[in-house]
Amino acid sequence: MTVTVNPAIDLTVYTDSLQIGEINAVESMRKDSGGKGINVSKVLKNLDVLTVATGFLAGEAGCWIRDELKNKSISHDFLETSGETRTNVKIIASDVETQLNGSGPELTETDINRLIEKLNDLLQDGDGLILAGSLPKQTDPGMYRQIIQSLKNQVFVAVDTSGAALAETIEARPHFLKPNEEELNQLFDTALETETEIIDAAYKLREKGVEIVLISRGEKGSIMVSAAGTCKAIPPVITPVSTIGAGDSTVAGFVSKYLQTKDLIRSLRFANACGVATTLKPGSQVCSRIEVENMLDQIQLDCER
Ligand SMILES: Nc1ncnc2c1ncn2[C@@H]1O[C@H](COP(=O)(O)OP(=O)(O)OP(=O)(O)O)[C@@H](O)[C@H]1O
Ligand SMILES: O=P(O)(O)OC[C@@]1(O)O[C@H](CO)[C@@H](O)[C@@H]1O
Repeated sequence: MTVTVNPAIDLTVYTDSLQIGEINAVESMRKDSGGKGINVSKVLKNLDVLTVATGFLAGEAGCWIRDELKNKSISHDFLETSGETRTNVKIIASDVETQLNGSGPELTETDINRLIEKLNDLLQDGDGLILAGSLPKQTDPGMYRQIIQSLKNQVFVAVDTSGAALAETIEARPHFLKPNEEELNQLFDTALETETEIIDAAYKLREKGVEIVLISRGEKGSIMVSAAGTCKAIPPVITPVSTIGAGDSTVAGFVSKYLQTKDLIRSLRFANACGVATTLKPGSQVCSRIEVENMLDQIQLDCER
């Protein structure tokens, strides 16, 4: 199951150049249902992995997302909440991405309890749960921690979030975390510059009880620290069309492959193939199974125990 507590309509605008304070011509524009968990669900659907997307939707934007998920045949079971689901504007000007992300409608303690009840109704022993994305402003940063600690069944928990929510989540010892470099820097309140510093930080998270730490690093690929030691995945040099959803594709790829095979290194390769394949798609569109399969051989691995 994927959980997106703060989904978004992603409005991606392509322009030749972006001059702040001027009128800029739009080349093309696209509108997608977004939010990290929803993107993960889209990838899982493309990979033929059964999943249900849940979380909260509100207002007209929420209805639009629900319709879009229905049209794309993505199984979903969202809770309705008050306010309006956010719209996030992504501007791609001469290959440089600028994002304007909304904060989303506030969630109350009652909302959190409704979600916990739904998760406990739907999740079975051995299932995977992916909690992905930021929490709306003014929502308890301990929400993911609270959800994980309230799970009744034996579920593999993966989390991709940032800021205070990430810091609090670690206390609940999720099985899998995928911070990017910026999120890791924020978490450790420092600029981790060398690979050694990044790897040391990942080991600190392992010491706190996170089984698998996968740090995504954009064009530099990713580093995984787990029971298999330290493993680097290096992607091919490509020209991305849009990197939106690359991290979500990485999460979807890792969790689906790991739950099928329990093979950490194979899952890392597959995760990176998903991430790279998504960077070659416009807007918030995500990789297809065939695109991922074609990418697998191009991911180099460098592992040491
Ligand atoms: N420019 C790129 N070239 C090659 N591979 C890339 C590039 N950008 C992303 N990737 C692949 O996608 C993975 C995830 O990307 P990234 O680290 O940018 O995730 P993220 O910051 O979580 O993204 P988002 O939040 O937009 O989903 C990388 O580990 C890498 O495998
Ligand atoms: O504010 P968050 O939840 O961190 O990020 C939201 C978001 O940028 O993430 C997805 C790409 O990963 C987009 O679909 C969405 O707009």
